[in-house]
Amino acid sequence: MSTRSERYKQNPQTVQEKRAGESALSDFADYVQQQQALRRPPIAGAANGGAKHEHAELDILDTLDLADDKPKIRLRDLLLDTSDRKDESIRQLQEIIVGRLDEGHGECLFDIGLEDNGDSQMLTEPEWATALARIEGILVTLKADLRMLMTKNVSDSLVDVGNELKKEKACVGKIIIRKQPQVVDDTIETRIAVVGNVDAGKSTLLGVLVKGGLDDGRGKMRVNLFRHKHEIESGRTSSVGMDIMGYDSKGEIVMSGVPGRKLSWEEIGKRSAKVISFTDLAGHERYLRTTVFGMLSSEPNYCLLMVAANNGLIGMSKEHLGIALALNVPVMVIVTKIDICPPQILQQTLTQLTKILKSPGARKIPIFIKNREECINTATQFVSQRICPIFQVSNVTGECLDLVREFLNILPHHGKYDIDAPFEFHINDTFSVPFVGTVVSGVVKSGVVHAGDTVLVGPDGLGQFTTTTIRSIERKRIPVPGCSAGQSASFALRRIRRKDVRKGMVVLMARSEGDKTGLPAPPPQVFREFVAEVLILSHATTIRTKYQAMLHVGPISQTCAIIDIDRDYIRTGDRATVAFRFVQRPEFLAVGDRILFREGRTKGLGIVKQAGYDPSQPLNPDATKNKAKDDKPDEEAVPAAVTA
Ligand SMILES: Nc1nc2c(ncn2[C@@H]2O[C@H](COP(=O)(O)OP(=O)(O)OP(=O)(O)O)[C@@H](O)[C@H]2O)c(=O)[nH]1
Repeated sequence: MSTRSERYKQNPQTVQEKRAGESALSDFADYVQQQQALRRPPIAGAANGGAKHEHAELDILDTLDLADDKPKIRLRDLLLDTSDRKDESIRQLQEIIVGRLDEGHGECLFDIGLEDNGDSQMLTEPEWATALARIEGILVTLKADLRMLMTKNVSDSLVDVGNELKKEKACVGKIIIRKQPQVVDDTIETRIAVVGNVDAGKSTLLGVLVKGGLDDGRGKMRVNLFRHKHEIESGRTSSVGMDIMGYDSKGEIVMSGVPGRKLSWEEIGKRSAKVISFTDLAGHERYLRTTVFGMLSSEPNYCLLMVAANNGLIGMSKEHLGIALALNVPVMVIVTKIDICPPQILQQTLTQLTKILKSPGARKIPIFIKNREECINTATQFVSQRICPIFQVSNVTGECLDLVREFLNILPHHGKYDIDAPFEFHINDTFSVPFVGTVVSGVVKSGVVHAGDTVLVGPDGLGQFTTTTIRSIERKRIPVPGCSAGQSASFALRRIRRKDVRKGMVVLMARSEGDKTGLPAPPPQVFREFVAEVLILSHATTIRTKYQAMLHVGPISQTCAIIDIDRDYIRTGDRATVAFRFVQRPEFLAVGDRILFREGRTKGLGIVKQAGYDPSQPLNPDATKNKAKDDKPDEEAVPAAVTA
């Protein structure tokens, strides 16, 4: 369809990890330790564990492709060539930039003055100017722009970061190149889930980022994100709030609070080449289910954990961090309220954060970002999930907020989506819009869809799908002709009532592409039962069959009962194969989906291994012998009520 989809097709890195779930399960082994570490107060003696991590930075090197044996082209030659082969050099340079832009989904970083292997090009100032002018010329042809992020030894530059590291006087600079979006579909979309304990300053920071301006310390900026009257009155988020900000192709911020007037989402989307959409989640324990739903259903590319400097990592923030780690989403931390926090308390908070992040469970490399150079270097390396950047900001004085803004600008697009797979869209919210009808919003998991396509929506209570047509599609409130994997969108559906759609349903293509038979396609398969490999993170006693818990799979939240386990019972830290049954209705799920289940303090996570379950092949054949005994009600295993 669009150039963006073609780019996705060209880029082998965007091909979705096979949903077999094998690789994802590899994190499980660490998970118990991680959860235990999160629950434990930091121990002074943990320094031994830290020794292992002193060399953790080296692991990043593993991700570099050092075995590339192609003949190396020297970038310096391409940048400065004035011989009669000049045109060929420019063409080669253009090819390199196009390749990088495709890889980066429309944006890329480029070092002027450094070869790909990090060797200095020893550019003098006139050579630097020639190289920069050559790149600018190429960008005009490519309809792209650049933003100078930092320079060293360039005398007329405003972004010079000094020459502490390099002793020689060579000119060096880092630029970010971004394509000008030709159609809205070209906009880069990065979704960030914002979590943290109650009063950590989540809504306030988002208000400050998307509106501009500063907070007064008494809740001035947070009201923008609130959806309900009771939230404004209590100052407490209880729902899943959304807001967006953008960056244009030159890296300038596009936010709603421009002086004089307010930009709508539509205007932000149209003016931006990259849009960051934030999901503001509730910090209070009472709304944990909504927060878990928000984290799973919004398919975040990154998770932003907010910590109030004066409180540290308390309460729900550890739960949130644990879920982000379980979902394998890269985490960044923002410590707020540094204006009102005494230095020794701030230090305690930072020490606690470092210990928890470095603990064997989380296995992160915390990087404190204090200046522009650290900010740019960390943002460029953030493709490695091991890195965890930490900012210390004040929403009242505005300290370090410019670093957060620059970081978000450079943040690489993260996520693997397959646009060649069959179309699959997960509904995470439903609306009834006057004069439009039923609208569903969510994220395209795979494939491509266009307005006018005939689709199936379901499953309903009986596992049936309804055939309907997509009347129109909007992305960030901008009408678009179609959308593809990885993008969030909303569809107006024909001939369907709002009460017939719900969160957790899927939208699928009614007929597979290229099907010319004209015969109705077989209905999509839904499952009431499934088998998953699970890890119990915490449970007071033992879990046996008939145990019930709230189960989350993407936007699906439904009570599930355990109907079979590969052993008699499971306890905290156990890894087991378990068969589940949805209590209310069958759901659409696939092998490889990540599940999370909770009931009171019990938590477990897992990966779907098999859709459907065959009772004639029990997971634990020995258990049938003890069936009579198991059939007796077990108070320990069956909770009185499943907490929602
Ligand atoms: N002094 C100071 N106050 C802040 C800062 N950030 C937020 N606040 C204040 O902290 C209070 C709580 O902020 P919120 O943004 O509502 O916190 P939250 O994390 O969104 O809380 P929930 O929505 O209930 O989860 C408000 O009164 C803010 O004005 C800061 O950097 N400095």
